[in-house]
Amino acid sequence: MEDILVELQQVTIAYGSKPHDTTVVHDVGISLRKGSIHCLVGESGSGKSTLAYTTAGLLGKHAHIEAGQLSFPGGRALKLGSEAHKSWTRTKVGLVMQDPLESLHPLYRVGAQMAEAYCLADRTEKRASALQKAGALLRRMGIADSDRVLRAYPHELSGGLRQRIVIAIAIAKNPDLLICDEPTSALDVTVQRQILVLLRQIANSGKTILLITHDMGVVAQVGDSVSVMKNGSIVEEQDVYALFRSPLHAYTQKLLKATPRLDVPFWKQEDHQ
Ligand SMILES: Nc1ncnc2c1ncn2[C@@H]1O[C@H](COP(=O)(O)OP(=O)(O)OP(=O)(O)O)[C@@H](O)[C@H]1O
Repeated sequence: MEDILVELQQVTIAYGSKPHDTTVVHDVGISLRKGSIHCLVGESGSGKSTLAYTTAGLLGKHAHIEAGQLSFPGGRALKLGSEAHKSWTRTKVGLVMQDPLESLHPLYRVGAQMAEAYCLADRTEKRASALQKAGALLRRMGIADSDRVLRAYPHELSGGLRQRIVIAIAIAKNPDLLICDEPTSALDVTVQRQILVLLRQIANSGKTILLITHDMGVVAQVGDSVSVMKNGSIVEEQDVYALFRSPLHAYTQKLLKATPRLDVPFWKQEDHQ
């Protein structure tokens, strides 16, 4: 229990209003370990984003939380959707979405947006020192020409660099939990790898990552543990190695069958699994 950051328990979420509402997340529980990457996989519409955004304290206005709590080691628990939960997310949770252009303001330089993140996290922070911290963070992330990047507008940067900036902004407030919703789906394969390496470094530095993806290849590359979601329920939760070695649920087996392999020609892959 000591290495658990937080547990999501009995989460049930619906869209619409009663009696015509539709439950899209049913009694879901997930344990998130400190310093690890927990992947949430499943087909489109299975409820991954709804669960992730609820955890991040951002729920669409047509959604309502029917039940659920966040439980911390030592017995503290926060009811999902409560003010205490929202206040926890403001300081302890960072969010990275699929399209970095949606997260970045097009009219402000990267430096200003990063500095703002530091100043929001610490109201006593001065802008000049926030900018210095932003530059130092970019260099730690392997971005050597940090001065140029800080002066740039988002549209002047590549997609991969923009996503790294979004991740930098998310971790500027030093959150315990980073929730990443398909952070590599909009990027080409070589850039995807850079982002996954960065996420691994962030987890190794002690942060917990909840990574939403529909790509079992991403799970294999960076995941430590994984929950498989289908029709709003978790059908299987395992360590990544165990899941790939012996998937228990028929749906997980199907997901793995759909993952391309290099050792078998694709037209024969069904026969070889
Ligand atoms: N604002 C909304 N109003 C009504 N239903 C919604 C709304 N947003 C999502 N849904 C429904 O909730 C279900 C879960 O959607 P959600 O986006 O959480 O799934 P997902 O697994 O993240 O899918 P994807 O991978 O395509 O993003 C789907 O049936 C979807 O149609």
